[in-house]
Amino acid sequence: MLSLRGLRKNFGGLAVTDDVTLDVSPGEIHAIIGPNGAGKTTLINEISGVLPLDAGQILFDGRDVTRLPLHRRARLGLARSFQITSIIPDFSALENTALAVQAGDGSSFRFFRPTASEARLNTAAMAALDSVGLAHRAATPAGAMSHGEKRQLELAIALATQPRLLLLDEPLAGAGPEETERLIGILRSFRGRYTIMLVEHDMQAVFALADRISVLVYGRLIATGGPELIRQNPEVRAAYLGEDDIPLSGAPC
Ligand SMILES: Nc1ncnc2c1ncn2[C@@H]1O[C@H](COP(=O)(O)OP(=O)(O)OP(=O)(O)O)[C@@H](O)[C@H]1O
Repeated sequence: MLSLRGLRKNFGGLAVTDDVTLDVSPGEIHAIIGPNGAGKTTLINEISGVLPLDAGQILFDGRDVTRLPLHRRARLGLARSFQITSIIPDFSALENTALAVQAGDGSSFRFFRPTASEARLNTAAMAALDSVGLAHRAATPAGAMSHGEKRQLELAIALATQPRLLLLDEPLAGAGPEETERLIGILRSFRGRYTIMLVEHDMQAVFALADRISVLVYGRLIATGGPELIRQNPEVRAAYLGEDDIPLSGAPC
């Protein structure tokens, strides 16, 4: 589904992406982990088209997208989750999601739309809200939602564009324990339906969710594999030494 070939990016003299080569298979949940400043967000930015590469190639479904701008990649189904800041607080959950459906259609925003087209947008938006367990909150203004619900809404907005690959940058950030559990359940329900690449600091969640994990350290990929393989990899453990982050045994959540 996604092939990264020798990606390189320097900021000043610093290599923040250092010859990263990686394949993401259709339907898998692939987590990128690594200590602070390892280059995880930079990598997501390169894949989504926010940041140009210094060298390397990105293939999406066999097609070279390396030089395509963000919106062209999004049109092909390579979607990056929107941040909470892009949610319009006075708009309902349904309206926020319908806007994303419309953007995914390639049609421009219009305040006055024919009723039939509005019904179609709303049906697609409701389906996305339903996928993240928010159908019952469709009419609620986004600004009145809890932090966890906003995170769910972010996912619905990303799904509304009918992505084939979802790039999620810290989808659990700021969520409390109960919210985290709910979000993990939602992401787990996506398994097999969507291909997901996610950056996440919550190691318990990563080890519970991911089919495969890639570990970045100083911009270099030091390991890729299933949770058990990563848990036991001495280089990975050394990279996390003192941080106590890698769960020692099977993840409980
Ligand atoms: N626009 C930029 N200009 C210069 N340096 C940058 C820029 N963006 C990121 N960096 C540097 O690149 C390195 C990688 O940053 P990045 O945010 O990708 O790491 P990260 O693994 O996502 O970190 P964290 O886990 O703390 O979110 C860091 O040293 C950071 O300071």
